[in-house]
Amino acid sequence: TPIELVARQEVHHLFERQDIQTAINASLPNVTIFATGGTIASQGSSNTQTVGYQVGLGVQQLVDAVPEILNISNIAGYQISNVGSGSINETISLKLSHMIKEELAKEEIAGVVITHGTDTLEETAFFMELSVNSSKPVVCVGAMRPATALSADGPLNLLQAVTLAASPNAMDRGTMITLNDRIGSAFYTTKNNANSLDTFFSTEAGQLGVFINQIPYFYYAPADPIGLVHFDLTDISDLAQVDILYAHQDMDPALFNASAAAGAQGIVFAGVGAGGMSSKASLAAEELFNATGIPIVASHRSADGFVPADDEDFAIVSGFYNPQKARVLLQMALTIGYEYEEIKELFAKSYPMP
Ligand SMILES: NC(=O)C[C@H](N)C(=O)O
Repeated sequence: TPIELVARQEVHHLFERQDIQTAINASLPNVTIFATGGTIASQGSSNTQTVGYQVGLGVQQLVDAVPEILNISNIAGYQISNVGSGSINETISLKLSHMIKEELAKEEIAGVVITHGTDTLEETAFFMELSVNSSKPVVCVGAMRPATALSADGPLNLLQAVTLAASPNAMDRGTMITLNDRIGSAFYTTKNNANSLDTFFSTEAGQLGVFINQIPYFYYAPADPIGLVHFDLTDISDLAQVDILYAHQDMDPALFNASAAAGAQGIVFAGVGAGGMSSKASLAAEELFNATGIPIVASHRSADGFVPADDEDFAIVSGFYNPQKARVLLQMALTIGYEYEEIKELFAKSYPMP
């Protein structure tokens, strides 16, 4: 699938490295920004417009809005796409993962920042968490107000993201999400509110630290989340198709077969409560699993929670993974060739039995 670009795309250097400033300061660390679009790169027609704005600012303009960034780090940028994050697809995620791996392998690079729409930022962040595997920081950042708005949050968020990516304290913490002064682990952070500035929410385990006066303070020494695995996607150019089905009262059981018929190799359902469905939908899912072996993962539609193991059930339980993160994990596992039992173990790793 070709990468979708919006009409107002102004950057012609897609995948081409751009030096953002002319003078390089040898005493500063080097950070590379991978810009993908989102509200942080958007403009409205007035300074009070905070819905219905257009994506279009390039990576150079994002940095130009916060020249203070250049006191912290030398910056280079890649314009990977310039889209709302609902349009981020596997071509973009894979390209990002490959390019970030290459970038972090360079000795002179301290860390990288991904600017991204907040709607699906957690999916890209989790994708990087599973596939980059570097001790250097990968920091995902977005904004809830467009660049043209009064009190736009993008510039300070970007300054903090670059600060974090350049910070030695941020080493060995995997991929992080920073927004509105908070630093969260990509493993645990999720978008919590469609509109509010303070939208990123981490479970108790996932809040890593906070910015005070633009300095990142961490609560813990670096540690891997339980269940974290890494996939080597170096030679991968396509990912397995995994669909998410949303459970609700009177859920149509035909959705499971329809999904499989449309090519899904795995299905995650955002279950009611802790991974539930109506009995008719559950029966359809089980019949599909028995007929095809397509792994079906039970997650939850509530913003947070845990789906506990049930050995009697055909469905693989998601444990702490929300549906969108369970989907990324299942996509990678299927792409690498994991079988049903291995997939089950993979999900179970995140909730080791006491
Ligand atoms: N706040 C945002 O970035 C939302 C935007 N619709 C996006 O690209 O995800």
